[in-house]
Amino acid sequence: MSPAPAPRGGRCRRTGLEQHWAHIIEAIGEDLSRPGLSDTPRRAAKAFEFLTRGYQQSVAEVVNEALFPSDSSEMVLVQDVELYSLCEHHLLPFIGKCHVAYIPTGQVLGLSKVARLVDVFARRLQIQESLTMQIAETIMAVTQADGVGVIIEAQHMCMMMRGVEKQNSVMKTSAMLGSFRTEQKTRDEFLSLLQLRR
Ligand SMILES: Nc1nc2c(ncn2[C@@H]2O[C@H](COP(=O)(O)OP(=O)(O)OP(=O)(O)O)[C@@H](O)[C@H]2O)c(=O)[nH]1
Ligand SMILES: [Zn+2]
Repeated sequence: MSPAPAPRGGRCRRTGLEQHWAHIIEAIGEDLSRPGLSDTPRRAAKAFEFLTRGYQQSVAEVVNEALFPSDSSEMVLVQDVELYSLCEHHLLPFIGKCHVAYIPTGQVLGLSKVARLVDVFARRLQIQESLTMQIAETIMAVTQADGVGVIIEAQHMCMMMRGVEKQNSVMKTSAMLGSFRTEQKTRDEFLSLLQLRR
């Protein structure tokens, strides 16, 4: 379901990243010894480690058993979860919002864990379609829900800062599982709840 974790961890990973950033800075023709840049490989390595920290996380550790018994079988929607990811083609950010809904079957997931699970997968190299599906499949597996719907709306820096240079296009992707796929009324409820805020 999720991409394999990075093979290297800890100090080895950080040192490798630092060396590579130093090479990249030199390769673009910059002077690594000038004061403004001398500490940049270390900072960039630290930043990149943060931006890809999803590879170091597991779903079980993030959920931390925060599943609570509930009689409700009504839709739970967590809307407008901020999303920061990196496109796997250009290593440039894509930024937007993720909306996650599910129908519980006896247990609900701790609210913050929904947002944390979004980050587990967003903080990796991704394309938006796979990210959307990975989040949906994980929420389904963790909650044993009757159905899950995930929508991501995002803008891709690789389309804005370079390439085709379109500033206003938004990519919208959805993943509908279980009753969200089979029941029109469930999908309609999800979409109408989302539209309340528009
Ligand atoms: N489907 C999808 N495509 C993406 C995503 N992020 C980036 N891309 C696209 O990946 C494609 C890579 O195309 P290539 O022709 O190999 O690369 P490129 O020469 O840099 O392409 P341009 O961006 O058109 O300049 C581009 O069309 C990007 O817009 C994503 O999340 N989903
Ligand atoms: Zn890209």
